[in-house]
Amino acid sequence: MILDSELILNADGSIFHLHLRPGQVADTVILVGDPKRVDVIESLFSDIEFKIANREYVSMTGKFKDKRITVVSTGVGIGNIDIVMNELDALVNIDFETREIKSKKRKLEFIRIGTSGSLQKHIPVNSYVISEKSVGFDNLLYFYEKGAEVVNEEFRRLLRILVGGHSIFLNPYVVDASENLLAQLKSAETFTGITITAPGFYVPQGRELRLSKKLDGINNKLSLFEYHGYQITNYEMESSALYGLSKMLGHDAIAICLIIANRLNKKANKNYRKNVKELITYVLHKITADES
Ligand SMILES: O=P(O)(O)O[C@H]1O[C@H](CO)[C@@H](O)[C@H]1O
Ligand SMILES: O=c1cc[nH]c(=O)[nH]1
Repeated sequence: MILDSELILNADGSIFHLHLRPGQVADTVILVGDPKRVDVIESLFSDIEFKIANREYVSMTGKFKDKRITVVSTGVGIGNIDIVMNELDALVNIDFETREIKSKKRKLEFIRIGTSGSLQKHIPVNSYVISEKSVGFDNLLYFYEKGAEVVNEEFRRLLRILVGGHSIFLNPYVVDASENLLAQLKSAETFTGITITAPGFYVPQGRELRLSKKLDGINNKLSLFEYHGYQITNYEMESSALYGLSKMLGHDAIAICLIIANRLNKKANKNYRKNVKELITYVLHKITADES
């Protein structure tokens, strides 16, 4: 039995941060960073069942074509992904009455729609990039007993050599996207590659305002790295944790991002909201291609 202090439920029976109750989560879950992106998706949905907001977490379930989909905003960073993934999994795989783990598990599909910075000159601003693999420059996965089991060990060792010797990069981890979701989203309109999930937006991604980075030329080094034909394509701040937690919990996950800055060409799109809506529409059509 999972105690009150570990699985905290609110007075109305909803889970601590998300304020959702069992039964409200669809098999397909879209995760977005910006809570306002939930409103954009709402405008494209029919049959909205509910919309609930607490802190940066805005959640909604509705339908696109005939497919029931839940949307949750995660805010920024891997700490939020740890909360959102554990709570969404608990909502479907723990009995809130008995506080026992269910014997029959539900498998969810997670699709993150985000924004990102490109690390390749040939991937310009406004491109769509799917993270075929995601590299965590945070340490989250190593807190979990099963963390090492879902990491691509050969790739991890190579990356450690690339960034190694620098205590700030403790131990990068590498996790693959769901092959099934990759096949659904990939097209001539998308790039695929390796995404670096950074534990910050500024110096951890090589951006210097008043504080300088410890490592010179890290972005160039990353952009030149290759592993079995894969290149490091982009930076964002959530996908490694999403992939790692999904694998450990038995769910499928993928991240697709709009490039809003090219770090090598020094270009940025500040008015990217229209392009994010187009990416959302792209994803919704791809994941409902079989629906009537
Ligand atoms: O557009 P979202 O989904 O928030 O994603 C990216 O944008 C935020 C930083 O501006 C980080 O969360 C990063 O991962
Ligand atoms: O450069 C960027 C752009 C969006 N999000 C990031 O994390 N980095």
